Amino acid sequence: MPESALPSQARVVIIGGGIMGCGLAYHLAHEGWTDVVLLEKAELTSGSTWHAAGQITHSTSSFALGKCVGYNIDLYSKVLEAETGQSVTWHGCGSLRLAYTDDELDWLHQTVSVGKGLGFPMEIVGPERIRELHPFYNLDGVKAALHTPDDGHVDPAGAAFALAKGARQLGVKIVRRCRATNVIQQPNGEWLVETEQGPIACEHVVNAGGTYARQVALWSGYDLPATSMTHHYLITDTVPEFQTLDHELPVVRDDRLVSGYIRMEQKSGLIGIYEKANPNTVWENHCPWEAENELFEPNYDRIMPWLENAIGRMPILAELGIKREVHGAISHPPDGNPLIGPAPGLPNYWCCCGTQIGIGWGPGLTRELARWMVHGAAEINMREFDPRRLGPYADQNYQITKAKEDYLLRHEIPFPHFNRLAARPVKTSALYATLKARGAVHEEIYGWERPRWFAPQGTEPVDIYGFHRTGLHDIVAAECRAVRERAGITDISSFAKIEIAGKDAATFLDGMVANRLPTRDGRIILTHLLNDAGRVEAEVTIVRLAENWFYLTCAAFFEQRVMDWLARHIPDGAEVTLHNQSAEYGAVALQGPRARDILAACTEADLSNAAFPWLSSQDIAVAEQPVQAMRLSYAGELGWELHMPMAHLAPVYAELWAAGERHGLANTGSFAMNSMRMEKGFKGAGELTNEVTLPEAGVMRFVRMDKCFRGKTATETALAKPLRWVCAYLDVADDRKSDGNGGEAVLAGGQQIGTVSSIAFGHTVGKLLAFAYIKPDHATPGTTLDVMIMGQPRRARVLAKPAYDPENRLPSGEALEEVSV
Ligand SMILES: NCCCC(=O)O
Repeated sequence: MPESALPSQARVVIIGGGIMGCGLAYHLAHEGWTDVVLLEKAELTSGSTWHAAGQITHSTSSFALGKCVGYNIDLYSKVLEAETGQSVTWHGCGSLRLAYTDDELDWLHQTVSVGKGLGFPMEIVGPERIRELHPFYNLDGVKAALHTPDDGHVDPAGAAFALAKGARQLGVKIVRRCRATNVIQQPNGEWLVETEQGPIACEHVVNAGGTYARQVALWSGYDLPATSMTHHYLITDTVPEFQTLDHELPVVRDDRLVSGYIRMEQKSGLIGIYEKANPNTVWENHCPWEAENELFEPNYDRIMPWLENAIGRMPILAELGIKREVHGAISHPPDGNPLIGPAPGLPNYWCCCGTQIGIGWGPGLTRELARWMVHGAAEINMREFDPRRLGPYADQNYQITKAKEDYLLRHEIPFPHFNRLAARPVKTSALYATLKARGAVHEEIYGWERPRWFAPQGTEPVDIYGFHRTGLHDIVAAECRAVRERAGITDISSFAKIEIAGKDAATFLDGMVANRLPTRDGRIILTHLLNDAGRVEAEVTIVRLAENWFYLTCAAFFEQRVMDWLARHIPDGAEVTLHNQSAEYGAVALQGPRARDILAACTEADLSNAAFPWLSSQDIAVAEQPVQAMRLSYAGELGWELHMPMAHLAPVYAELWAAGERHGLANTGSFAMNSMRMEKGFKGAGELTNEVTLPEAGVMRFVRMDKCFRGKTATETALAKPLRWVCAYLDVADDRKSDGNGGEAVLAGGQQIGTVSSIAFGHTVGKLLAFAYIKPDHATPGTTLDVMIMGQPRRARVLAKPAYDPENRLPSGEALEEVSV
């Protein structure tokens, strides 16, 4: 068959021949799948890849993205050209990210804390050193810079061609000038990709359509959340001062004044700008199929203030003409992170798109996607990238508004817990207005508005940002104190809530979870769904309502993921129905030593330990409304989660609030909840990820190895071998200034031995507490280690037991089994 001929069948069809499609083809082939066809409607790279500026930097405070970036720099600078013979034109010029303010400097320190854990060469340098590295940059007002000497840039087309060539060499078929016209799921589960050259059937279809990805996804009924934004960079005429330079200057990222980057392009200057006002979307409804190597007229009005600043910073560019104007379309998802992983609700339909920094991020992301497709699990935590983090609430209006917001934030400081406010609210519980009126500051989780903290009287309910402790510290402390000493009520309506029923429901569900299902009605378990690699798909709580009737709850983020995972594994012919009740049901958590007194004032039910034990659930009436009361507490207190149809939530809350007033009931948010679960040693979404097995996570007490369950073989294998890492619980020295942010390096004797997965101040115990995945040799309780916080090593000690209530005895004296929910 000629190279250009389209086969009728392939294991994988990739739609789109940019850096993402080519990267995936290359990595699938390297992982052993070579029956792969890549379709490109025009020429490879002719969408967005060809006009990329092509830079890549180690400067990221995302640990997961950092892993990809580190891989990419090695690939571009050392591997790809040697392997394929195709030049990628690597320029290893390094980068400088400038800081003008204390907050910007803090950001750089945080980046170093993460980068150290990834082994990245990076240091913070002062103006003198910056001047040595870049004598042409006006440093007025610059405090320092992050110098990342191994950064660089590539020829974007060369990089994509090299990946394509590497893929071809291993047997992948690349068909150019062949436009996909439809993607249809067949009754047998296969996909049929219709093209200009005829149909091709495949087991897996991948949408690597770049700016076309949304319209490609719409063929299959998926409103893929991404919008094309246009971005400018300009190339000047030759710079006389560069003519005699014998080396290339580092790329400068000046977030404050330029909102972009300035570098050398051969002997010219290159200035890229992410304007901080009036960002421009394009092709909102339709990206023209005939568009090919398309650029737009530059709009100098839009970028002028930052362009003027750029010239002010690099006066040697001031008198030069512009020889090339690049104003092209780039795909932005609502939160700025790429869409890498399964499409929601569409088995074997994968997203490999939404990548605004395709050259910098792409190959590493596509390697992970290839691993996910071939082996059932990626090697890195894909939470930030999983397309199922965004649900159907992310309609086109939302997408556009959020993409603009993301564009505007591209060169803003990524403060910890930064709250993106555009296009909200989209999903609210019945308590939203009431809690807002009582000072709630909400955050968005899977579209839901969830209270994160409550502003006390006299405090403005507006987020307070900083890498160091802010006024929030004392506010959250007061919420924790309320729960530990009296009672707190928290709106947890964002939880995913799924009913599983049918005559085969128990058999099915028991085979899907690592713990044993409850054998009695009204009992609750905490358990984990595992993939075949034995890695964690999700942590869930399951209530047995009746013999073949279950109620599953989990963190909002997992809603679609769990629905898809369960749906996909229901055996043919089995009688199992899944009903996603997440939107129909609301819930509050009432917890603290007074929780029983408060709830008792609102119900006739017997709430005594004997009648209503820990990890049990009952249908009770509260405020005359039917409520499913589950005796659980993520704070490790006496407490109940009360689940009910959303319409009942407001009256139930009102009655609990009225009854709670004399007990000192407080509204509490997710920040307090996180602090309390950390001091109780309960693991959460940061610990239980697709990166780890249950033995590594240290949650084997929730596993029954004497039963069959999905992922058991891999769990046995994990148990039989030395563990790669284990989840350690750390007491980190408190400097009373900064509490970390996650992703920080953990060191032993100066050597990196792990990474922080969660870190928070435990207000009851007065300790800074962390979970970290570290090498097992260092995890013995009592071992001292260092955690890098704000660029400085901080002494830490491995703890054996929870910092709060280590013997699991509530203040009331009741025994509490260890649990996390
Ligand atoms: N236009 C993407 C450039 C990204 C960067 O190098 O900062």
